[in-house]
Amino acid sequence: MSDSTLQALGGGAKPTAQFGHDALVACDNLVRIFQSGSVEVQALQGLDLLVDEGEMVAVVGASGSGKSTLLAVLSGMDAPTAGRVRVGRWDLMAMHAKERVAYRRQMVGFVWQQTSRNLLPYLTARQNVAVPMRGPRRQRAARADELLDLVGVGHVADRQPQEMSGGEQQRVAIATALANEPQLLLADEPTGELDTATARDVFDALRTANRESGTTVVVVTHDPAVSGLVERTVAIRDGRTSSEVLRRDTGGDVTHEEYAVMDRAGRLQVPREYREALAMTRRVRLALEADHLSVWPDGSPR
Ligand SMILES: Nc1ncnc2c1ncn2[C@@H]1O[C@H](COP(=O)(O)OP(=O)(O)OP(=O)(O)O)[C@@H](O)[C@H]1O
Repeated sequence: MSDSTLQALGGGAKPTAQFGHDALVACDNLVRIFQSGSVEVQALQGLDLLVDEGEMVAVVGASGSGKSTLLAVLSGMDAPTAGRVRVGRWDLMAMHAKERVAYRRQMVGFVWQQTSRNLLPYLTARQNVAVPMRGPRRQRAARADELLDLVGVGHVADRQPQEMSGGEQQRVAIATALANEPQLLLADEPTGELDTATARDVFDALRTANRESGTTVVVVTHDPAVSGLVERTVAIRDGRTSSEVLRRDTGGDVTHEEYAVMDRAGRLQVPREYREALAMTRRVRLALEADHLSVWPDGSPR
């Protein structure tokens, strides 16, 4: 009986800390509506997402699900229509133009899908990486070389982008994005234009950036194999986070577990195949057990 279980569990409302107060990235009920002509498109429809400092998270989802919109918001390039979004000490809803520039210079680094968009074509890799840095030229060049080595492309330091492969360009782009020591590195389909083997090198470079420099990484991808490469994969469906896959490595034994995501109002999306298998439609019966909830289709015997 649920009520007695609730009492046994010491139920009732307990005070909760502010949503995501200890996370580096906290998106709370984010809404982004685009108006094109007379048509309204809801790209984000109440999206919740928390990312802890030092995490590497992959964001996957079908085309049009809202991934790029989320990244544009996190990068400070776009402002949401409603909701709350905080990255570190920055409240992205309340930022003015000047703060937005400071946020983008100090807090985030960005890698785009189009290799040509990430690097200046007339500069060498070393010069590209040094552009966002401050300090004496020689010091900047030395630091640029360190970053190029970190992501495994020290050998292209003196080459211009057109003299590098697509994968090398993307790894130089990662080094460039790390140049101002951002706390958060955002990458939007960084492997979209690459073949599988080269894509793996670029992912490895992102992982190295995450592990070696402690940079928090959020990477958007279409690649379904990605959940095997990162600890947490968040799936977005229709502008909301719908499920998460956690990868756990226990002494060489790797497991993947899929979780449904519950929003702050307690709503959770039951996968369509589960609903169809049990003919669950509009109404379900819930019961609280000592360590889980049970959900039955309407009309099933108690
Ligand atoms: N500037 C805009 N004006 C109007 N609609 C937009 C705009 N930007 C995005 N949208 C719409 O918002 C929805 C989400 O787009 P978004 O680019 O975030 O999806 P996505 O998951 O990144 O897709 P893809 O994987 O194809 O890049 C789509 O329906 C898209 O058409």
